[in-house]
Amino acid sequence: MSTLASSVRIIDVALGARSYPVWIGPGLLADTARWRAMLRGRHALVISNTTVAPLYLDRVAEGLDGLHWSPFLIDDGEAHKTFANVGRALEALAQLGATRDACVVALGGGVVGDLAGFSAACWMRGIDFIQMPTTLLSMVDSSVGGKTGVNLPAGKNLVGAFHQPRAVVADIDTLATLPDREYRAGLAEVVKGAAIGDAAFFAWLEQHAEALNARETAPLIEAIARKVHYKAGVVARDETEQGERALLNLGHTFGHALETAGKYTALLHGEGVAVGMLLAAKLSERLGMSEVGDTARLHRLLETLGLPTAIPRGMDPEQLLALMRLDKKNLAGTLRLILWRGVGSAEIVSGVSETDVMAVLEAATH
Ligand SMILES: NC(=O)c1ccc[n+]([C@@H]2O[C@H](COP(=O)([O-])OP(=O)(O)OC[C@H]3O[C@@H](n4cnc5c(N)ncnc54)[C@H](O)[C@@H]3O)[C@@H](O)[C@H]2O)c1
Ligand SMILES: O=C(O)C(=O)C[C@@H](O)[C@H](O)[C@H](O)COP(=O)(O)O
Ligand SMILES: [Zn+2]
Repeated sequence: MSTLASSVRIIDVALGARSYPVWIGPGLLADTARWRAMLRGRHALVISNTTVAPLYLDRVAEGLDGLHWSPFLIDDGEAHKTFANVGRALEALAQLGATRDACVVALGGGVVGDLAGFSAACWMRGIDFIQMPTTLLSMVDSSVGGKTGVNLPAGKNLVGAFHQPRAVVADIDTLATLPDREYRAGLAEVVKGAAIGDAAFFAWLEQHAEALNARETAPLIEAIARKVHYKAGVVARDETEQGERALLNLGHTFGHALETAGKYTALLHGEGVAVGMLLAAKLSERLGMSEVGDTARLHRLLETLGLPTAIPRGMDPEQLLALMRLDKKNLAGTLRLILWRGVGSAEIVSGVSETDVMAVLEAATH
């Protein structure tokens, strides 16, 4: 599934006629011949934000030379992953005169990628898009698998569509400008993949944590490629989350509630996932599904990687539980959570008791 072509790792997301490559390596944005071949028509809308565009839009612009294209920039931050901005992106496509063979290019982190992908899914009922992730989190997670969408004030990702990209261009050179906190948030989604389904990878992360903290290139590429390879396999087996794919949500029912309660500013998505995974581990332990030792290993790894492990001060457990009731995995009005069987194994559990969830939230709140 993964090959080495010069210094670029290529992982295929195997979805039949809609299969696509994830290219991971240095210099990929400037390697315009590679990704330009994925554009079918004459129109392109590059969706980015006010932080990323000044850094990297030039490199993309070179590859679009001769096409009819324009940039569309949103303000920076999770609070801007909104319906209103999708509406504006669709207006920009209209202004461009984009036909059905147009392509949306998502240049940025997961916020840009989710919003751009959803805009592409909506325009004329679905046009091509290419992911150009520029954060670690978007390279290892959000650019792969075709989950697109936006937030509502009521909760995270409540509106969206499955819409796969044509290609993912993960240029690791862009990580040079990524702030430390954002980099660490990306590592949380790497840990998640290992915690759910790859015990050997989890042990590898424990051994290479300091190298990853130092952003050493070879271990970093290895970590990105292993996580993408794992996720690509899950997506190929269960594209629209009928079963196994829900495991990728470990820590997210708690995490999304924490993000929303913090008004999308207290915690980054990856930070919410880090705290959420630990809460899920504690709940699993309480339900007799996992061992104290596994929770301790997870806690230690997250701490070593500089990630938060506690609920931010002042959050209300009742409010968090109310937000968890709106999670998309829930069925028939009962909580359906991803719980942990220990390092390398997770399970979807229906009908989780709110009393147990509340006990874990209260124990972790101060
Ligand atoms: N679709 C999925 O499967 C999926 C998976 C995981 C997360 N998500 C979503 O992704 C979002 C989080 O993504 P994220 O962590 O990338 O956050 P983000 O998109 O907000 O980017 C993080 C910050 O880094 C900045 N930035 C991006 N690239 C940069 C660079 N190269 N140099 C300097 N600054 C840069 C951004 O402007 C932003 O301030 C959330 O909305 C989450 O729900 C989606
Ligand atoms: O790709 C998936 O499937 C995931 O669940 C990946 C998650 O890391 C990601 O945060 C995703 O956006 C969550 O999706 P949601 O369905 O819980 O909104
Ligand atoms: Zn996530």
